Amino acid sequence: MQIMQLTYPLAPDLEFPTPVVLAMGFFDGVHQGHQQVIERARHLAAQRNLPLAVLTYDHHPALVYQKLTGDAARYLTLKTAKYERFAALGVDYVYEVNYDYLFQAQTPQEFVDNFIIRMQAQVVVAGFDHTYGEREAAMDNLTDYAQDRFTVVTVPATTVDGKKVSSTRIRRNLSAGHIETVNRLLQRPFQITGTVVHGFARGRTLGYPTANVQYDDLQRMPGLGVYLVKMQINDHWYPAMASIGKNVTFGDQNPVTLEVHLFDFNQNLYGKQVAVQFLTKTRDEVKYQGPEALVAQLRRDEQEARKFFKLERNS
Ligand SMILES: Cc1cc2nc3c(=O)[nH]c(=O)nc-3n(C[C@H](O)[C@H](O)[C@H](O)COP(=O)(O)O)c2cc1C
Ligand SMILES: Nc1ncnc2c1ncn2[C@@H]1O[C@H](COP(=O)(O)OP(=O)(O)O)[C@@H](O)[C@H]1O
Repeated sequence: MQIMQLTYPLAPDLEFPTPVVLAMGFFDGVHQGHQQVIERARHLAAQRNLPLAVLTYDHHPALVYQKLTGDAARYLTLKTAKYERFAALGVDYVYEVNYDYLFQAQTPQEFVDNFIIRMQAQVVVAGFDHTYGEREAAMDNLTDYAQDRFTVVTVPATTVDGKKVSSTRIRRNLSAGHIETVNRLLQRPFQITGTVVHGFARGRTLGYPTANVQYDDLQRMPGLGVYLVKMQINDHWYPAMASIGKNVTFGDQNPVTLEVHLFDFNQNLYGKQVAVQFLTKTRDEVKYQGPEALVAQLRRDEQEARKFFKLERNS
């Protein structure tokens, strides 16, 4: 898969490599609905013997209109993860446009002429609620702007439990710790990546060493609480229990950290690049009277986790 980074206005002599079928969207999360759009585009590309391109943006479009802080600025899938999903769905080209003030100020017709036509799109595929250009034109009008130069295919809403699948719905469920719902809407486990860094070296004294996973500040995370997860180290996935929390038993001012205790495992992980998949939330974070009460709870957490993963106790 080839990635082309583009800024508006495109250089007059910039040439796109080939006619394509073009799927358009921001695709945060690459959820079931997004997958339907890209798969539809892939089938059309195969029928016409054309490569499949995705036109997407380098950051959230809303960033141009307003100050985004906290979770509003964060993503379900960071760029690398998003592009990995695209590649897995058979995308040949990613046309990543820098979404800036001037780009969004184009009229819908200008956007079509400056981008879709320049990209030699033969067919343009997008979800039913996709918009483009400064007047936020709808898919219904795209055929008018196309002026017979390409075909428009609009993919209807994908629904789960009678409700539209959307990035907003997934974000809401993620914050609420409804991981099973998130994973159903994504059609895969919610996953983040990071680096194992040092904490306060307290975990080992409790009998529960925890890998502190430092993740990107722009990564959206599940709400605070205790989770059953799998952690990937060197291509192997290990069952584990994790806490996203402020270690409230040990003070009121701690930052939020992701800490992962792996079962039947004893290796130095500092500096390791890891991935963490979230499977279910088991409880909220609790402030205990002291380390003994926390350890007693961690033992119960471990029992529950071992049952979930069908792991024998080996010590
Ligand atoms: C499964 C799990 C559940 C946890 N639950 C709590 C909790 O309810 N309350 C709390 O204060 N800390 C909780 N912790 C975090 C521990 O306080 C933390 O792992 C310990 O302080 C070690 O910190 P360190 O890695 O900085 O050494 C939990 C950790 C894990 C792995
Ligand atoms: N079963 C395990 N689960 C998680 N980390 C482990 C495990 N066994 C050993 N480790 C190592 O121990 C470290 C965590 O120990 P801990 O005392 O919690 O220190 P820190 O506060 O630096 O995280 C991990 O980063 C990893 O290198």
